[in-house]
Amino acid sequence: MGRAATPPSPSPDWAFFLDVDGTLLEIAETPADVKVDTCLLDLIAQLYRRSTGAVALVSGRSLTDLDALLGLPRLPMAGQHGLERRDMAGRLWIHAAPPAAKCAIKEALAPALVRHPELLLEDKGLTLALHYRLAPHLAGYAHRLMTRLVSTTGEGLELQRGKRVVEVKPAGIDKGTAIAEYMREPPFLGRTPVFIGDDLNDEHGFSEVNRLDGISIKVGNAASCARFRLPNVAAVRSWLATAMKGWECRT
Ligand SMILES: O=P(O)(O)OC[C@H]1O[C@H](O[C@H]2O[C@H](CO)[C@@H](O)[C@H](O)[C@H]2O)[C@H](O)[C@@H](O)[C@@H]1O
Repeated sequence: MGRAATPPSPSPDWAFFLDVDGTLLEIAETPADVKVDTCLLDLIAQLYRRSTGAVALVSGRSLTDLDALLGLPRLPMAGQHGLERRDMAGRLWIHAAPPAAKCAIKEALAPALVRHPELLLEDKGLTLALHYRLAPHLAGYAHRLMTRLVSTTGEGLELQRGKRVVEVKPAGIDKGTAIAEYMREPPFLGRTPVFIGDDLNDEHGFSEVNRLDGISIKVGNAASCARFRLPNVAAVRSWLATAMKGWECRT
């Protein structure tokens, strides 16, 4: 991998797309263990105000989960890798998916969860995530199991790998499609998109932002098609906060 390029300082006329876990929030042992601090909520609120609303979270979590976690019911957010999306007017857009295959996979997973109680199944509504962070030695097992279930039972579904997680989701919709949808609507329309993410599911978002000649930023040093890098969550927050200080006289 070449030397990581530091992103240019952000501008208030960009469109800000932000991943959540591993980008704005530190990774925790389980999805419910993440800690949301008031500094983060202030940062998002400030960015939203100063960019005149051009901020959206683009996450693998469900919108219900994000709302419970962050308590920002008016903020545009795409959940479940773009399958559900709240726009700037608060309207909800869902990519409908037949529930039968997902239900069949959930049922088929039940014996494995009994045999390995350290595995955690997160049913997000349209997607299913099998977490093995509490049992990393089960990584191979979890991936083989989900691969087999998708190929035998999961018509119209695909696998999405992530940090100590393997998910099944309806095929063809991802964070890239969510960003493309936002970019066709105000207040995002016509702006330079920036997308910051840390995980494999963010690669679709990076590709879309690269296609639009925007700013794609990978958090961490794993392989990525993103054009820029920031080392960690603290660096993401500081990159945004420092830039906003410089915007003070402009807003
Ligand atoms: O797209 P994101 O907002 O980054 O969401 C990706 C997944 O995040 C969550 O799982 C990850 O974070 C957990 C908490 O730090 C961690 O325990 C887990 O190992 C990670 O994979 C969330 O639970 C998933 O639904 C998201 O898809």
